Amino acid sequence: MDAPLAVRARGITKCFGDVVALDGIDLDVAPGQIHGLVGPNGAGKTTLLGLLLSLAVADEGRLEIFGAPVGRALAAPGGVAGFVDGPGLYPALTARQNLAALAALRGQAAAIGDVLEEVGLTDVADDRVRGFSLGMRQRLGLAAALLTEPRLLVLDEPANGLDPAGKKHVHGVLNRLAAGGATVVLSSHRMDDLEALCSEVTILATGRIVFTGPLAKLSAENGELDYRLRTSDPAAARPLVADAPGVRLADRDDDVFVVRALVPALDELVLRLAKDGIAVRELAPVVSPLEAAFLALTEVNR
Ligand SMILES: Nc1ncnc2c1ncn2[C@@H]1O[C@H](COP(=O)(O)OP(=O)(O)OP(=O)(O)O)[C@@H](O)[C@H]1O
Repeated sequence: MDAPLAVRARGITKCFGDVVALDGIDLDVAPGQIHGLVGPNGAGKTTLLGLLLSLAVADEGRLEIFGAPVGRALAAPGGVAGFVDGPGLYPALTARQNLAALAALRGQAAAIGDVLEEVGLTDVADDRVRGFSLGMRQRLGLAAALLTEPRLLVLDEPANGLDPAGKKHVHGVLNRLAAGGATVVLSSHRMDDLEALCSEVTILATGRIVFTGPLAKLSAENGELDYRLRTSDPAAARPLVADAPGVRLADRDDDVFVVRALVPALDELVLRLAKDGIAVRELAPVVSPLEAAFLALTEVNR
């Protein structure tokens, strides 16, 4: 028999008064995936993550984690852990004391030193959390979640407040967890983070899923993109760009063209330019495929 999905949601609806935060969500997340949730403000990301953490209960639908109804797996070793709206921490306690308090609440023996090291907080382990930056709090929240060695880690904007080195560190932690078989579901507004980290993404807009699946599928479905094209001879390149089949000149700024095309048409253009002795010095999407899809898909759902 196949292993159960890490997350299986069918027809999940959640309302707050008149506000429909989630509207019939169907979602599958396979074990060992890092799955990204993205969507405009108010799309329902935090609400969905909160349901996974059993912080709230859906009004309708069925939500299973590793084949069991949500709730059963929470806080058990090897179960579900994470946070939404920032980690809950005791500001008057040190980082180490915070983790010890959590472990005591759960009646667990925990490798506190190990998780502090894993998230890069060993040097400040005995400092009070009151003085921690947002990025340090996020890391401590991650450490608190790691204490239970969860099979499913649920994180709302985990990269919030992290500097580039901190982000790289946290990405490393999440990649190692996933490589070890754990599943991570996280939300982010940073498309570059999601592209660097996630194999699959779900795009939410006003409580509905407008895309879910592998990033590669999103790029393929997205079709034409805008690319910046800089060459060694803009004047000579211009007529070739203008006449290239399947290529539309969307804009031109001094020596940089913005062209809209599918990849095969771009390939043809690059070869044509080279044939005329014109070098391509830059050719890159103006926005990433995920960002382009996000804008296109959420625009029509606003
Ligand atoms: N406890 C609550 N009481 C009332 N309304 C709520 C509550 N929680 C969420 N909502 C509403 O549900 C909708 C979805 O909110 P949610 O926080 O899940 O969105 P989000 O995608 O996480 O947004 P953001 O990117 O701004 O964090 C919003 O309209 C929000 O105002």
